[in-house]
Amino acid sequence: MTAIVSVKNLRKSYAGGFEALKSVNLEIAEGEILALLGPNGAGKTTLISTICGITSPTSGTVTVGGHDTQKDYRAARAMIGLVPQEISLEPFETVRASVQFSRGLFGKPRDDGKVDEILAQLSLDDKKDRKIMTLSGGMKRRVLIAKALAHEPRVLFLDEPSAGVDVELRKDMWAVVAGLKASGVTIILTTHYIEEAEAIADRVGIIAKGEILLIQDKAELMAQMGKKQLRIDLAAPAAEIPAALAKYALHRAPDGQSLTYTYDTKGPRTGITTLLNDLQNAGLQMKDLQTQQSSLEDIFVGLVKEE
Ligand SMILES: Nc1ncnc2c1ncn2[C@@H]1O[C@H](COP(=O)(O)OP(=O)(O)OP(=O)(O)O)[C@@H](O)[C@H]1O
Repeated sequence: MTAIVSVKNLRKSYAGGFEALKSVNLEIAEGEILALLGPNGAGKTTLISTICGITSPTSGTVTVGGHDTQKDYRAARAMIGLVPQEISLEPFETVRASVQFSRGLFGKPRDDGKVDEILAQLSLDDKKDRKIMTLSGGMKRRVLIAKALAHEPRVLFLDEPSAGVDVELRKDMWAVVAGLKASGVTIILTTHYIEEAEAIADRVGIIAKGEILLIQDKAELMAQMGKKQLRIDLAAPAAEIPAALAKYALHRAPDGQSLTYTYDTKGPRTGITTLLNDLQNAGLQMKDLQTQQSSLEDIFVGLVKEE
């Protein structure tokens, strides 16, 4: 993997001592869409602002395109586009002037053709002469993205791109993100919508209390979602799992009242029939059976609760 962003042992303690990031390590591959999923206060915004060099880390390093964000801030920052969570736009400005202004902030020469290209990419071509105050919420979000792309960054950070927007607008945003990826931009987005991560990410990272608990290919996570669990309630508690059942890798509830078997729904056979036979042969009596499907949501909730 060629990493365009590399985060090493990143820690951030705020004044007062609160540890918002606890030794985060992260490599982001060029061209991927990484979704950082986490509950409120997990540290997502802190992580993004620290990677972008807006918040200084307590320790650790971040490089973007090989440039250290502390030692070589300008070069690193020039490679980054940041779309903030809050909409902050100049209401009386036209869309085009606003995007041109953002480009100028990075010392890029004026290039009307380039700005028009960016506006077209975000389907804002017919709005470029409109004053920002006349735009809908969805269009304003597109302007924010256009401004973040104005200096042609290679990495785009989107902080909660669809917080508080309706389902339709959210889907619209997903299409925009897919289009940006197709144009070669690496995208890191934070979200607390699991469905958003499912819909657009190549990789999913789960963050809670300042730590990355899991970071995995979405397809692999989906494969895990193909697993189901069979819970077997026993007539009498089992003190231990009989040796004859070891091959099923059962999970025994702490009170011994139930055993859980995890199986792959996509596999050629589930193994349930032989398990139930072996269970009987081992002298365990069943009282009830239940199955449940694990989802990304279960994985997420389970991990975050464990924390
Ligand atoms: N400037 C600050 N000073 C002190 N504590 C802060 C500061 N900024 C954030 N925090 C704390 O750090 C923790 C992480 O905040 P952060 O905004 O990074 O979380 P988040 O995952 O982005 O949450 P949300 O989804 O609500 O935006 C929170 O507990 C927050 O209260």
